[in-house]
Amino acid sequence: MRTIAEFEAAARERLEPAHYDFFAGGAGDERTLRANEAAFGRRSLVPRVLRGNGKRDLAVEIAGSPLSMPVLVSPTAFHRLAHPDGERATAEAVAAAGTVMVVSMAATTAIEDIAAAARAVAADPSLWFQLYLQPDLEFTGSVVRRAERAGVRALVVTVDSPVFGQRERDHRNGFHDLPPELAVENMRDGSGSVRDIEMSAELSWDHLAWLRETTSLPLLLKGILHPEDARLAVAAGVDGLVVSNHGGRQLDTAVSTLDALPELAAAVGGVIPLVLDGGVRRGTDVVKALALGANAVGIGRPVLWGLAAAGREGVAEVLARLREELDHTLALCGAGTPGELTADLVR
Ligand SMILES: Cc1cc2nc3c(=O)[nH]c(=O)nc-3n(C[C@H](O)[C@H](O)[C@H](O)COP(=O)(O)O)c2cc1C
Ligand SMILES: O=C(O)C(=O)c1ccccc1
Repeated sequence: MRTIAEFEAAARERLEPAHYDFFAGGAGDERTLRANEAAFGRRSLVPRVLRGNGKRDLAVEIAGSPLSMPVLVSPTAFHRLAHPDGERATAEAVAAAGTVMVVSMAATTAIEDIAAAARAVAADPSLWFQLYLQPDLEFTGSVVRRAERAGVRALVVTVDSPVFGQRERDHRNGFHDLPPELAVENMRDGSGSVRDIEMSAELSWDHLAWLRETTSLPLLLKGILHPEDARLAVAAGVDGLVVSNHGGRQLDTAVSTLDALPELAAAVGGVIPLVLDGGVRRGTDVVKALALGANAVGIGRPVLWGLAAAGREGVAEVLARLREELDHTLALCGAGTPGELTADLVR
């Protein structure tokens, strides 16, 4: 299997249909889900020639973490629904590839076990932890302490989910919860019982100020689409943004991330890094996002397809193919590093 589309087809054959739909689906009419990929399709590259870039270097640094390429793994829930090895397999593949895995708060493996798996394959792996701020701030604080102790390098606070998106495939399939043998292991409280992840529309910048006080880890906000929110995030002392519409799973008809990107890049003016996710499936997509102002991209579903199709090896293969495609695209565009990609290369 070479392309992400081929991995998706293989995953679809292996997965329970309701689980495939949970991974693949989006909110409402899935307009935003489609718009993310379509936005890359609407843009063309205008390559430069004779630039003398024989050796390319894909490495970047984001919020203090080194990445071997400007592609990280966005947080996705329930990896053990995709493959019995779950998040451990993902962590091994991502650590071996030298990039960042953002562990979902809804992971089906404890953060300590994910960290141990990553450390078994790389000396100094970078794991970030994604957080839904819980209305019970004391409990939120205990989850943050636990992630810190496990050695995570940054926190990614998802802010696009004041309520859970309406995913009609899940309603139709009656898929609402994990099977009883799986649990969201990072939501265990002191007594060992597992709490539900609560979405809260009460959250405000005050809660973020509380979090900023309670941890010295770099903080990124995930789910920013409005340039004014990007400015407020900078003012709040945030260390990076993930330009995201949650892969089209929250607000349907929300703007595609690539369309939102140029205004966000202008709003932050390079003061903090931008990671874009949503619809990245090819090396050419990565190049377009970087040229239009992202410092890196995130991939969500492609990792789940690799995992479901072939476990750790499948995730490794998805990352290797994207790396190869990205390197090849840089060469064809006349660029030697991600930093050389500028907006004039995109129409
Ligand atoms: C099955 C699935 C589960 C997800 N779970 C989470 C999550 O737990 N936390 C979160 O912040 N985002 C979650 N996301 C959103 C991803 O982090 C990311 O924004 C999105 O998948 C990117 O789009 P892509 O799948 O087109 O690459 C999830 C996405 C999918 C597809
Ligand atoms: O499915 C999702 O997109 C997601 O973010 C999530 C969050 C909590 C539990 C399960 C899924």
